Amino acid sequence: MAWDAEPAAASPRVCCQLQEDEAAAVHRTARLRGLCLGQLGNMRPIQENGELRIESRLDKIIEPLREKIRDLEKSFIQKYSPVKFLSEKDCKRILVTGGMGFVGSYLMDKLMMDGHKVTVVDNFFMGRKRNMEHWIGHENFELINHDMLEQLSIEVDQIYHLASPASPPSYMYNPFKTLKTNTVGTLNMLGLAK
Ligand SMILES: O=c1ccn([C@@H]2O[C@H](COP(=O)(O)OP(=O)(O)O[C@H]3OC[C@@H](O)[C@H](O)[C@H]3O)[C@@H](O)[C@H]2O)c(=O)[nH]1
Repeated sequence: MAWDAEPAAASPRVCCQLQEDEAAAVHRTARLRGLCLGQLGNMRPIQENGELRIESRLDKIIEPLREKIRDLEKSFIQKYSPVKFLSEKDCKRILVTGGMGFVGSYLMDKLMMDGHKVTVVDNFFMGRKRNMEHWIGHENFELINHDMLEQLSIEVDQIYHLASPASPPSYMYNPFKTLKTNTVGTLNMLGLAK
């Protein structure tokens, strides 16, 4: 047959065969559907019971966890010491270097409770996390891990420069670094204060 020849009309025998095949397919599909529906019908009560049992068991496990999360959220909200509200004019942005240390952490607490916005800069050399962790997440508080020997670019109204390895063991740990922190670090802070 030429490639562009019209397809021959289907003979009555072929048509009949096609109709039989179609009828058989429809019948098979209907049987399958019936079977599936029947099985689903049989399974539903078992499945529903199963789901109910699982759900009630999950609830028993999840409920205490939900309770714990609620408690944690409450303690998280309540954990800050009360801070004064200051008007925009009175509220200062204050930088405390070495604010994780002994002196700096007391100063930071006072400034925070007075209602100022406090940025602590510390290289975590000697400072203790527990000195400031009670302010983490507070909207007026910011902690920056920074070495005083590097330039710092920040806009503040006041600076308290307390970053220095002050206690004798840390002072002597690396004397050159100590000298540089006390000189170059202080110069950097003076540059920021200009
Ligand atoms: O280069 C540095 C060196 C130090 N620091 C930080 O500066 C802070 C210094 O705090 P320290 O507690 O060591 O020193 P402080 O001056 O606050 O208190 C110190 O002097 C008074 C004594 O009574 C205290 O016992 C002693 O710790 C630390 O948080 C340290 O990590 C820097 O950020 N950069």
